[in-house]
Amino acid sequence: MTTVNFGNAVHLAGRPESAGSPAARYHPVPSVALGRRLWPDNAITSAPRWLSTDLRDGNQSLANPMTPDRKMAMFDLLVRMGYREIEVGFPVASQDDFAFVRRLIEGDLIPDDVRISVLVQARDELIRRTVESLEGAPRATIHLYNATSPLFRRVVFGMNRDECKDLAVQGTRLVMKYADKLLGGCDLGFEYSPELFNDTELEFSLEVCEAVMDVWRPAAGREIILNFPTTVERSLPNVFADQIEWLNRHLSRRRHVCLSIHPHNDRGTGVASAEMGLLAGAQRVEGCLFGNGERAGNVCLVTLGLNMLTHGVDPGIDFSDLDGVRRTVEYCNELTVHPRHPYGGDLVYTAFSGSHQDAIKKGFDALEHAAGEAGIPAGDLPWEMPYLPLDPRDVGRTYEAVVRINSQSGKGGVAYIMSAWHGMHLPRELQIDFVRVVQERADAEGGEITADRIRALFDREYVEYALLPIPLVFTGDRVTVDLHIDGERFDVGGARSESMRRVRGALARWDVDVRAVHRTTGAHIAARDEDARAVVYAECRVNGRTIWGAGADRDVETASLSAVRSAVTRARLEAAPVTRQRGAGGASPQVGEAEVIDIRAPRPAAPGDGRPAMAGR
Ligand SMILES: CC(=O)SCCNC(=O)CCNC(=O)[C@H](O)C(C)(C)COP(=O)(O)OP(=O)(O)OC[C@H]1O[C@@H](n2cnc3c(N)ncnc32)[C@H](O)[C@@H]1OP(=O)(O)O
Ligand SMILES: CC(C)C(=O)C(=O)O
Repeated sequence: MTTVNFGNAVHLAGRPESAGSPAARYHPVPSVALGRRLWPDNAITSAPRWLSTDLRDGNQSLANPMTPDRKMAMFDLLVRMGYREIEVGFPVASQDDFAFVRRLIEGDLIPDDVRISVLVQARDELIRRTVESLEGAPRATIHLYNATSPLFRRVVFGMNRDECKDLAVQGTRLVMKYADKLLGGCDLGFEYSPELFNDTELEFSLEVCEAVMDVWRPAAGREIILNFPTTVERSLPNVFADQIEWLNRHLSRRRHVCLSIHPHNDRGTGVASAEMGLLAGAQRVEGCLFGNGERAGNVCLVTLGLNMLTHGVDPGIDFSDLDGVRRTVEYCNELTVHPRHPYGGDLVYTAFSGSHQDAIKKGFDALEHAAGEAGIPAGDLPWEMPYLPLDPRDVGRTYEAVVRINSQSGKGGVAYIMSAWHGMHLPRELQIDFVRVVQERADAEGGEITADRIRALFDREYVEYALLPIPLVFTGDRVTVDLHIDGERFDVGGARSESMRRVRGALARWDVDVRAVHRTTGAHIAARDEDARAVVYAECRVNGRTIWGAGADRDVETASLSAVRSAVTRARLEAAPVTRQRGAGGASPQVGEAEVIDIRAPRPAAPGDGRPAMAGR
């Protein structure tokens, strides 16, 4: 073995120098003399057999073990998701555990393709009672365990190797004896786990398993599950993989053995251990949904399954309503799932930061474009999306939350919100203009700005000017433009269809250049007024500055004129003061009335010029 040494030893403050680092008190798990290891060159190409131990290892680790109702909800969920091997409890642990197994059997609640299993220690009375719990079951597995590691042999059991092996052997005999007596007609499976396998001498684990197999006598149609737990995860995952490959090479009767693994997560590498264990020859994985379980948990079945899915391997488990799964798991365990939990956490499909949002927005645009070109739904195309390893829709999420806005966000994110939530595709220059408004707000307030709030900011900034006293008035299918610019009055009336051209021409005379009119059309536009089918963004050059306005309407012409009107009004308000020339007191015009404004004349500083109050602007 080649060792890697980065030479970064440090002295920890607070410890006497003579004590050195606490690292001196620990030692790594010895590496395995494997020769040429094969697992690094392997790939996972199909799903293993899964066993959920939520109702056993998961349940035994809870402060409040599941009530019968919570157990039932978990069982139903596991069945619905497609788990076919379910460890339903430790029947001798409590009356509740025993009763739950009885309820499943007597209530005929176990689907034909589901096999329940129960765990028991290698103790006579406990085995008898455990077997009793299964009476009447059409099929079931008894799972026997005893600790085999040197520490446990010495400290917990006070046994030598032979005594330890004998415990496993006697336990297996007792399972067979009581099953013969009580479980006639049951298709009985048997599983044995050398607990603390990862800390047990490899050849001793093998010796115990061989002795157990000598008793059970696996053969065609009589499999044995040998399950190898990292009861307390202590090694790097590659060391665990070496251990599994070593066993895979050395176990006898290999065809009749289902080589199973049961990783825990004490080092935070439970998933890596499981995956490398599979590369090394494991055929079955035991774990819990969202990684519940003793201490730092059992390996997370959700992460493992979806890791496979995102490699193009069908896990054989239904994750299509992952939020529903999470809610049930949270209810059953009375524990919340961390918002950063892979695949299932609240925040794992969400980007707050600008460059991530920009890339995601471009990714969605590219996907839509490719779908349009190919003439197929975007959901049928390969998923290639910056920063999102999984299509949120594949686990029942929507695209709405993939971007959320705060002070870390940029134009791409704001544009995404406007398009995904409100169906409005802002032109790039308008994105740049608008993000300043949003950023000012985010800086002023801190925290997140919701999609609705962003829309309100947009309307207030670019659309609501159209509601102010205006220079353009629409009456029926005619338009009237009534502007005073540089003291000259321009008035045009005409057909609506001609209006944009006429307005452009009119405004150009006064150095208002309507440069471009961009539009978003389509039934999906979630404009404020539900009837709106078009949103138009007008880019105008006024007094040497680019000013944007927007308008929404059922009718594109009307929306376009509204957009120009907003832009001109904004220009008036932002760059050049106003001279009101209409009605005493400057009252708002009625529908159909034209207001006369001069976009170049000086604007009085007094409040009440018609601009809506905008806190914080
Ligand atoms: C890694 C795992 O997750 S293993 C599963 C662990 N799960 C549980 O323990 C939950 C259910 N357990 C229980 O409810 C209880 O421990 C019971 C009912 C099984 C036993 O309770 P008690 O009889 O009071 O025993 P308790 O658990 O305190 O003592 C353990 C005894 O069993 C022995 N023991 C522990 N594990 C095993 C085993 N696998 N096989 C045989 N004996 C064992 C211990 O050496 C100890 O023996 P001692 O009393 O001679 O020192
Ligand atoms: C009983 C065994 C499989 C166990 O739960 C463990 O070792 O973690």
